[in-house]
Amino acid sequence: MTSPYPSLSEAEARDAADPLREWRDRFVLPEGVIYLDGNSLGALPRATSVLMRDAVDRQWGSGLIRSWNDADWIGAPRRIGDKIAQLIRAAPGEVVVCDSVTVNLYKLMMALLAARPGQDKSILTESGNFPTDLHVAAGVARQHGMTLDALPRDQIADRIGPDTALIVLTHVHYKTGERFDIAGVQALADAHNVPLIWDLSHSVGAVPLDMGSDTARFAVGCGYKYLNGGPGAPGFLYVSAEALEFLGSPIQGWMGHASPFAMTDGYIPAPGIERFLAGTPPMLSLLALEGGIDLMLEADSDALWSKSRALFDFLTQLMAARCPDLAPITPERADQRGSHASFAHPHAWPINRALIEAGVIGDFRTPDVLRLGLTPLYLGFVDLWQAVDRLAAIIDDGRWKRAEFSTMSKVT
Ligand SMILES: Cc1ncc(COP(=O)(O)O)c(C=O)c1O
Ligand SMILES: Nc1c(O)cccc1C(=O)C[C@H](N)C(=O)O
Repeated sequence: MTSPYPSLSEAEARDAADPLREWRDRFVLPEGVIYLDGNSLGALPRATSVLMRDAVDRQWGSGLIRSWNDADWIGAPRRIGDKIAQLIRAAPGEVVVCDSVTVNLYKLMMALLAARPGQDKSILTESGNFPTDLHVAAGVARQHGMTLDALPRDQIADRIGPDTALIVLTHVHYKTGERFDIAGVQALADAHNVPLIWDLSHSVGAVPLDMGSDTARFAVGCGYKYLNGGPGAPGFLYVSAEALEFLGSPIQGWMGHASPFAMTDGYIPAPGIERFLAGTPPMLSLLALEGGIDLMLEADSDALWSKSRALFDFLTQLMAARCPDLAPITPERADQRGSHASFAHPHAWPINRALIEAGVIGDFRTPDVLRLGLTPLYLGFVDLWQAVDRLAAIIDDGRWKRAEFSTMSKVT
């Protein structure tokens, strides 16, 4: 009788046939750990360790202030932005790397509302969106005397109307992994002439993106997840070239000035996307991010997405057979989801703690979600097979009920 789910030897065969299998060696992965949380904090590329030593010892240590010119530190936000532009299929000069996703969201929302003062009354977003998106939107709405309409995703399309001032949506949902159809929602927003900001935090480096053909004009995104940019890596901000001329940053910092080193009293915004810079860029973090992005640019993006899909199918098949108590909540259809798979269980918290103790790092999202990130560059089929094997053992032997696994930690 054939087994209803793939065997370990099948997993080994899939790894052996994987065109991306060599990539794993380009990351530092701790011995004995299966890492399924690259959607929260990407792994460390080996090249980044080398790069960082150079950045610290040579560029900072020996170059000192000269490195702003000699190592082109000053050009880094735009240079790295242009590299991200390639990943999201935007044009050079449409992306800049700076600040956090949160701050970039704020800058873009404020810029867009300043560009269309009027009687619009509400900002539209999805209820259950990532908290920072909701918090920033609520704050911006309050500052403008507007309301925040946070609605379930199936009600968003119908709500867009003449009183909508701005829409903010996260492309791939951080918890469920559900994915919006950018082109479709963008067309609706355009039909009502409402600006729409996409949060690409769980999309960039994870799913195919094409800002140009989807006619998306505004986006923000994260550097420390699938781009492997390191903890707290700067985020990015995208504004399409034709929209840029109408927008100014609400934070008129000197780095966004047309000539920062002219040191003038008056503020003149930089002609390009650099106008969204505020203060001095965190150079070490930018350089670490550049290491991660260079790696992504070198990888074949079609192969990446094709492997992500294969990993997802493999994982969900194994989970259905071996851990049926964990209910899948991520859409099965590849074009409707990102690169993580989430499962609901009333005891997801202690189960995830027990799983981490067993050497498999996934994460928990309140109230009942076990989230497993699929990062094709450094994850294989055997990893998933073993992860599910350990998870099944944890459920079967009831180990997760031990008191130690119920303790909440500060960061989840
Ligand atoms: C969708 C989404 N937006 C924003 C953020 C937060 O970004 P930051 O902490 O860099 O501001 C995250 C994750 O941290 C996220 O998942
Ligand atoms: N940004 C994080 C952090 O500073 C600590 C722990 C986790 C994070 C995250 O990125 C959370 C993540 N955006 C999520 O999708 O849940």
